[in-house]
Amino acid sequence: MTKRRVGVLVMSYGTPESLDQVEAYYTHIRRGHPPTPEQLHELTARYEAIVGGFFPLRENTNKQVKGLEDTLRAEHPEVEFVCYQGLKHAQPYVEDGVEQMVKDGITEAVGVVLAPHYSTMSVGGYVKRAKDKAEELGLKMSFVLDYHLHAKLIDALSTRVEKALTKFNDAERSDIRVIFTAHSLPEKILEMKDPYPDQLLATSKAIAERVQLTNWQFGWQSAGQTAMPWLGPDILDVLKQIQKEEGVKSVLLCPIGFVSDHLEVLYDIDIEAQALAKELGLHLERTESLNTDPLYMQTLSDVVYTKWQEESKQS
Ligand SMILES: CC1=C(CCC(=O)O)c2cc3nc(cc4[nH]c(cc5[nH]c(cc1n2)c(C)c5CCC(=O)O)c(CCC(=O)O)c4C)C(CCC(=O)O)=C3C
Ligand SMILES: [Fe+2]
Repeated sequence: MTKRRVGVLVMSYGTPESLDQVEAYYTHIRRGHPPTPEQLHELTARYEAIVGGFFPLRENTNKQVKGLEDTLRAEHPEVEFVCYQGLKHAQPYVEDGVEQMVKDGITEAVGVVLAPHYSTMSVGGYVKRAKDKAEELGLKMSFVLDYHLHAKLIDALSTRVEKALTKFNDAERSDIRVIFTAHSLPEKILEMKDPYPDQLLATSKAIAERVQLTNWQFGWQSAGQTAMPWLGPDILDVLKQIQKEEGVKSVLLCPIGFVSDHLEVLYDIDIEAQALAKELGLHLERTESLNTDPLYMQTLSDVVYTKWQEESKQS
């Protein structure tokens, strides 16, 4: 008997593959409007600061996709899962991934995003683009929308928090403020009753319960520089406020909205927030990114397989 072949479209925001691709990438993010020279310089400088000419970011995503395919095949040898990438702002685009599946003769597929929390502006956008292309090409496709409370995800994140807490010395350990963070979004998502903020709080609470944290809060990071208001408080303001008004001296940042070492982690936290912490005399640490943690790979494998089974039963 031949194995059933199932396509898996693994979607993510996308990151340039080299410094000379930053302009095209930024232009795509800005819906075809090229950035001003200042904006381009600013973004390029952030990438330069973390990579120093070598670009590991796309490799992180490639490894996650390979890790998911290996995990799916190991856990479900009766099915031949084949993973494809679909990126929001870089090649291969979401539509390219769908097209490649169809070219390869795939007739059923599941889509999943490398971001655990659903927002109409992030995951919703990826899913819409994939759905439109799949419908156009007649590919049967279903989608995982979120997995922010999956037991293995909480397990992986809690372990990281526990590990990072050991970086503080005994005197500090009695009073460490843990701040869970995620990418800010324009405030207008609140009017749309977007589940993003609640899902992020739910993940934070689940980890806090597991690790028995009492001293924690949530903060937004990496907000865009636009005229419209973005969700706050921003973690940079939080750091200033808790140092000045609450006398906090030790902080652990846990970026639950990012599943691998992205610009927002390696620059916005490790360089920008770290510089501010130094200025404020704070001891700041952050949790390690999930990257290819087997527990994260199993989380993705689980949600993809479950979605595929649900879909198979209905038809
Ligand atoms: C919710 C959310 C996530 C998390 C969920 C998810 O992962 O989807 C996320 C992830 C990411 N965002 C990334 C990069 C960027 N995002 C930008 C701009 C924007 N992000 C937005 C939202 C999000 N972004 C929004 C509403 C904008 C405004 C323009 C727009 O509507 O799109 C800009 C422009 C300059 C700037 O504003 O800094 C850059 C360079 C990278 C890759 C970095 C790397 O290379 O490692 C990753 C993983
Ligand atoms: Fe972004």
